[in-house]
Amino acid sequence: MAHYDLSIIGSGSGNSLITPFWDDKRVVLADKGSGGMGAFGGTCLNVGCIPTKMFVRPAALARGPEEAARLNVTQETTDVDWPAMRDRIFSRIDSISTGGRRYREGLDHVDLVAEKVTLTGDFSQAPFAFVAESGVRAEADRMVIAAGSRPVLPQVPGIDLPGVHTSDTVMRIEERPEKILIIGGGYIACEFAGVFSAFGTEVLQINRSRGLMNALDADIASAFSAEAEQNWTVRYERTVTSITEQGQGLRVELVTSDGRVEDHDVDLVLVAIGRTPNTDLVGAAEVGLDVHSDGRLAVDEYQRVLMQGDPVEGLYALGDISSPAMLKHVANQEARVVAHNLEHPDTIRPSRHEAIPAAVFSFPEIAQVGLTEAQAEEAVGAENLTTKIQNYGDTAYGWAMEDSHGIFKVIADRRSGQILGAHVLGHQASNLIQPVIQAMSFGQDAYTAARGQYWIHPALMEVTENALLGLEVPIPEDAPL
Ligand SMILES: Cc1cc2nc3c(=O)[nH]c(=O)nc-3n(C[C@H](O)[C@H](O)[C@H](O)COP(=O)(O)OP(=O)(O)OC[C@H]3O[C@@H](n4cnc5c(N)ncnc54)[C@H](O)[C@@H]3O)c2cc1C
Ligand SMILES: NC(=O)c1ccc[n+]([C@@H]2O[C@H](COP(=O)([O-])OP(=O)(O)OC[C@H]3O[C@@H](n4cnc5c(N)ncnc54)[C@H](O)[C@@H]3O)[C@@H](O)[C@H]2O)c1
Repeated sequence: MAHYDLSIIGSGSGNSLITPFWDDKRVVLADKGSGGMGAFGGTCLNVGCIPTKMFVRPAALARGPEEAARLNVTQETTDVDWPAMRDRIFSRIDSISTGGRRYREGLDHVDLVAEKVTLTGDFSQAPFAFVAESGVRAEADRMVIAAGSRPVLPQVPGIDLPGVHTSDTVMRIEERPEKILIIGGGYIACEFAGVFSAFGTEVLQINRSRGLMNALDADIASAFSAEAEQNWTVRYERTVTSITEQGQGLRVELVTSDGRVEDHDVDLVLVAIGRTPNTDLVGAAEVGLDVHSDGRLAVDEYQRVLMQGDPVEGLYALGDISSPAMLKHVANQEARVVAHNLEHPDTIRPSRHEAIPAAVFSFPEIAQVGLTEAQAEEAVGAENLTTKIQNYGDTAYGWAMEDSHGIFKVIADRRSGQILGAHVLGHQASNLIQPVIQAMSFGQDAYTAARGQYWIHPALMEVTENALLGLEVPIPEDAPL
């Protein structure tokens, strides 16, 4: 069996661990490949954040005429050239993925194993071994499990029909569908509903529960659901029971929560009902590693993998396989921590999981950081909270946009001015929220964050400033004016 200094499973965020520190050491990197193409480089690059957002931008342009009409400009979207758009997006992505793989293959000190691998042997101490499907075995003094997550599929008849897609395959389809049924009410379902509806596809989105994006702050979830219901067809409290071929398309049978059965004929079905960590694919439980009830590999704050509650020296995990937040910026931060801890075993550092922001690039866009109002009530008591909802439409740039739906909600502890959370729905939400993420990360109180800096007038960012200024928080005596 080949012996290495470092073994990494997963070429997504795991790929960034191969720093110059390892130049004079031996590294093995295993990856079975992402999506239908078996691509190198993980989810974000090949089938996740990056290609989805490359579709979100043209979708925003396709919606241009709606906004233009509000502002007395007549525009028309005359064509959306799906094949050309798809090829432009993936020619860029595929060349980065291929280039990344070739670069790794060209390094003398790195061996690539382009196969599914499974953990094997004793994992209570180094060396840690894996075995590939071909039988290739490798062991290493240190190992990082960065094997990510995969889409969950409902176990219904017809789920394996060619017209049924997940985010892994839907972005590479030949033609834009005329009619699509999207199952799920979370991030992926809402982002694709926003994209396909903008391109003129008839979208029917179904969710098992009532409302969309239900994990978010209740004000944002209900405002988003109301907007989505205006922009495409949304049906709640429905579950898929079967999918069958019908002519060139698919017939989807649904059952409602009160037992009624519905049939819908569509060209394509997109399943987006959550993602599960790949702990089972690597066989983590089989070698005795701790796995949470939701399937995540258990790690401590230093990203060390746990076995019977104790960290295993030299064995780390990061990203979707172990993280409470399946987000690329979180996986990247954890990868920086693991890289440091591998290189400096005597001064290991913890991961930072406070003030984790997220955005949903749907229509409208959503961004959030910190606690929802319900969580904040639970944490400090409703009587200690102050909340402000700032309408975009009540700021100068909001007037310029004739905006009628944008809201910026911020929640703070009224005793200290500590910001507890922010929740934004509307144009550029993912950018407008950043000053609040910064204030929370650096421990700035709401008033200082608002008044301690200039805000360019009359930029849209005044929404953020006004939200912070609307909180009832103490104003320090020497506060900036
Ligand atoms: C459609 C979509 C859109 C998204 N958009 C965003 C976004 O806008 N912003 C954001 O922050 N996050 C987004 N995410 C989430 C983000 O992509 C993930 O959180 C992130 O990519 C996880 O990185 P990772 O390194 O943990 O795993 P991955 O990048 O998935 O890497 C894991 C790798 O391990 C390989 N692997 C798994 N099991 C084995 C095995 N047994 N043997 C060998 N190889 C194996 C896989 O093939 C994969 O290449 C999105 C996700 C999806 C699906
Ligand atoms: N912009 C981003 O940051 C971004 C984008 C995409 C994905 N992601 C990450 O990927 C994760 C997975 O995304 P996702 O959208 O698949 O999951 P999700 O957890 O966000 O949403 C799953 C949705 O499916 C619904 N659902 C579950 N089972 C169902 C069933 N049987 N029938 C109908 N509906 C059902 C749930 O009610 C929920 O609305 C996200 O949680 C997020 O961490 C992030």
